[in-house]
Order: sequence, then C-alpha cells, then structure tokens
Amino acid sequence: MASEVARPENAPQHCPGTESEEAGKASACAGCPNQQICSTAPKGPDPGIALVKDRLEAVQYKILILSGKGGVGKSTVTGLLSRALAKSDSEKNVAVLDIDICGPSQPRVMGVVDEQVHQSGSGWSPVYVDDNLSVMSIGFLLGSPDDAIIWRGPKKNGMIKQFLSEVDWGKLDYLLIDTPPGTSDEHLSAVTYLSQANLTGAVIVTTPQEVALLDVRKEIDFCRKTKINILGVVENMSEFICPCCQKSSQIFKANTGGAEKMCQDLNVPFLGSLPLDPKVAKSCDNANDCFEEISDSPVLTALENIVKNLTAKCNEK
Ligand SMILES: Nc1ncnc2c1ncn2[C@@H]1O[C@H](COP(=O)(O)OP(=O)(O)OP(=O)(O)O)[C@@H](O)[C@H]1O
Repeated sequence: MASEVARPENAPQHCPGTESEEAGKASACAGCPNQQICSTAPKGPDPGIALVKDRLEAVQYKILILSGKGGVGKSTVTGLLSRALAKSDSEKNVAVLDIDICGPSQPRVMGVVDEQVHQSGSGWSPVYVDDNLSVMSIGFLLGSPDDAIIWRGPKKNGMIKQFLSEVDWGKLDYLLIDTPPGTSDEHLSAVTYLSQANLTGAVIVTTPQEVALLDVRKEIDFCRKTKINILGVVENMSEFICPCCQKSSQIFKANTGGAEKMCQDLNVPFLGSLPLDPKVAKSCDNANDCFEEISDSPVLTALENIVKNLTAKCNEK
C-alpha cells in the first residue's frame, strides 16, 4: 500500500502524486483543483512511520484484532487471548494496545480500570496486569470513564501515532492491537503507521449469524486491499453449553454455515470458536480477572485450541 502513488480521484491524467516533490508544480498540475493544496502540503511519508518501526522493533508478533460489527466480543476475545498467551509461557511477554479511541474497553476487560499510565524519559509506561502482561488504552487517560471522546479523524490519527510510537513496552513477544469495529479512521491510521513495522497480521472476530458474517466479508476485503495478512477468524458465542445439563444450544444460529464455512468459501484460515459463557460477561463487567473466575468454563478449553492455531500461524511468518 505504501508504495502506491497517492492520487486524488479528480486528478489529471499525468498527476505526479500528492506525495511527489513535483506535486502542484508539474505541467500536468496546471488547472487541477488540488494544485494549491498539493504545492503547499508537506511531502514524503509521515515521519511517524519510521518512529513506529523503531519503537516496535523489539516486538516479535504484532497482531491487529478486527471485527466487522460491534458487540461481537472483539475486546473480550483480545483480553482472553492475551491472558492465554501470557499464561501459556511465563517467559513470553504479551501486551494489549487499545486503539478504540471512542469506546476503550480494555481497562475493564483486563480488570485494571482504576490504573493510570505514567510518562518517563523513555515514553509512556503501560499498565501491568501481570509480570508478563501489560496494557495501554486511552481509557487510562480519561478523567472519568463516562467522559466522551468526540474527535475527528486527524486527532484520532495523532493519538494512534503516539500510542504506536511512544509506549515503552520493552521486549515483547506478542502485541495485540484492539481496534474499533468496521474499517474506519483508526484502522487506516494503524495500517499506515504499521506499514514498515512488519505487522504479523490480523485476527477477525465474529459471531455466527449472517448479519455479522456479512460485515466480516468487508473486513476480509479491507485486509486484502491493504495487504494485511489474515491470520484467521475466531467465531465467538458459537454455542451456549448449559452448566446444569451440558446441553448445547445455538443462541445466535448459524443459518449460513457460520464462520467456518465462510472461511472455507473465502480461503481464509479458521482459528476456532468460543462458546458463550455468562460468567465471562459477568467477570468482564465487574472488571475482574476473568481467568480466575472461569477456571471451569468451556471457554478456556476452546481458547487453548485457538491459541495453538494462532501461534502456529504467527510462526509461519
Ligand atoms: N464468549 C462470551 N461469552 C459471554 N459473554 C461474552 C463473550 N464474548 C463477549 N461477551 C460479552 O459481550 C459483550 C460485548 O463484548 P465486547 O465488548 O468484547 O465486544 P466488542 O466486539 O469489542 O464490542 P465493540 O467493538 O462494540 O466495543 C460484553 O458484555 C462481553 O462481556
């Protein structure tokens, strides 16, 4: 994506590209409605891209967590995956970066709502959930969790640049980047700033219903257009296993075959499914360490399989 020449839609035939030194000055620019903007705008790639590359040099796997729709459990799955990865090997360092600027959930999901981040000479220090698990979110910077963030694209872009380039993670094995639903400003900013930082790929979270899968298809298309490697799809809330009789029910029925069938059709890896467990929702709502509270949940068994598939995909890179 970074190598493509950026040209506005209404550009003349021989437009040199908005980032070219010739932008606004070439003979083809005469009469172009963008001429003045092009000749005065700063040229070349955003210097933030190099800063992000340097900062994330010591992070082995950088993974974007995406979802087409809101509420499918992307933040919960990010939190569960990070805890599972951290618990699977105490030598591995794992971190979560929450770039859902307008709806940051990670402080609650990770059970660290009242914490604050500190700034030092080497950047922002993330909040530590465990010795080998840290998290950074705009939620830590708000005066109150009820404060609304009403920002336009450029301000969100600046915040994401800061998050990606100024957090002092130390040496990390996994950085999971929790994004807002859809394909919005935050995604474009993240993809741009990570364009030279060797992004490992994306995990897409969905629920089984067609209404959610429709939006996942768009997410897959976004990844393909922006050349992001798709590590795989996780289907969340696939079934509900009754804790009394162990009977399985499909609360969100997969009328079109669910995520696994969609993955086969679109030739995308399927990482596995997670059941719906009310204990998970309760624990996250109460901002508790959900791993402690769901030690007997089928979610943990299912999570093991997903972590195994995800780490295998990362190792392929
Ligand atoms: N497997 C699960 N079992 C039970 N509850 C779940 C499960 N996954 C997520 N939830 C619950 O579903 C709700 C939505 O989850 P979450 O906030 O993670 O979704 P999201 O996709 O990140 O939403 P958004 O992107 O809109 O912020 C939360 O209350 C969460 O606790």
